[in-house]
Amino acid sequence: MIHTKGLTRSFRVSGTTLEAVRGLDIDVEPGELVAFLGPNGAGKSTSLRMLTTLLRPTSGSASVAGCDVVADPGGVRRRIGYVGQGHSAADDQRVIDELVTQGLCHGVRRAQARSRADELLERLDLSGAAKRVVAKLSGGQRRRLDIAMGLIHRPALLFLDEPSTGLDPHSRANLWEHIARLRADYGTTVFLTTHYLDEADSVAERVLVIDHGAVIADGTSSELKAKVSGDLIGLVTDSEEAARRAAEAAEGIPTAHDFHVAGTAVRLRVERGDAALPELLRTLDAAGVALRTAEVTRPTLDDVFLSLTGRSLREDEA
Ligand SMILES: Nc1ncnc2c1ncn2[C@@H]1O[C@H](COP(=O)(O)OP(=O)(O)OP(=O)(O)O)[C@@H](O)[C@H]1O
Repeated sequence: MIHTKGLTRSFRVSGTTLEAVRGLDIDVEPGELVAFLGPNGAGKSTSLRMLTTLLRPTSGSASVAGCDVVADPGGVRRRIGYVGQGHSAADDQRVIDELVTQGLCHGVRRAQARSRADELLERLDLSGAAKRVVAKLSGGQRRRLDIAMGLIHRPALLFLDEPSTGLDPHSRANLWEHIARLRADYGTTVFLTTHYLDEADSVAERVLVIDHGAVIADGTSSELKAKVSGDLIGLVTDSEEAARRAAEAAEGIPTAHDFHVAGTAVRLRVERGDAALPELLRTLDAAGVALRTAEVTRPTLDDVFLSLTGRSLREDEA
């Protein structure tokens, strides 16, 4: 559905060349839900704008929904839906009119545009808002209307650029439920960008991590997390002396590594936290080290990003 080879885009900024996207090689198969995850400025929007024919690549090639983005941009546009970061509906128009007009712009006949609009409004829980003026919708309703506008011509592939940014947690969860239902109903391939770690983790079947214009990891969330070297065990003791002794004693645990002592706390990594913790507790007990708390944490996508780049994605999270 999406195949790129060496896709690159540079910009001239104050006399120098900025490589916003550097040699992107990606393959997305029909029906996949793929999240493009990366910090601000990583190159997500620039990539999306090339894939949706809004921006011409500097070099490389991209085939989207079977059409080349440079040789046949019209073909790409007919086959995809694109929901950008801004809103697509005009404030002073009625919801149903905006949807039907969008359908007409895509060459859908009026009667069909009307029936598809009714169906999408129902699927997106907007039927009650059909005759309301767009400006009167809530943030979540407005975002769902954007998605309806992106689907009115029944594209095989839907691009969503930061679809949930600016929504409260309840509206975000609700939006994802709707997107999941639309996929189940229409089999649409979805390619989205996000910088919300939890969202990429829970929603996407596959995550492409992008940094400085290049994909640095590609896989399911579990696959990516499995590459981080193990679970984190955090111990809190009564004193700095006890923390040092705890770290020394823990060195005897097979697979334990990356020891870090800070004040009364100790952190270490092990291959499997659930298996190592009982043995660690017995070892510390035998060494006479009293613990206040012990906690096992599974790796997160942020740990994945941290292990790949040495930086935390959370620093950039909105
Ligand atoms: N039209 C442009 N002219 C000059 N530089 C640009 C232009 N568009 C993007 N850039 C630069 O290219 C880099 C990548 O930007 P891009 O918007 O693709 O990142 P992003 O990952 O989508 O970030 P965000 O999450 O903030 O939207 C940034 O350094 C940005 O400043």
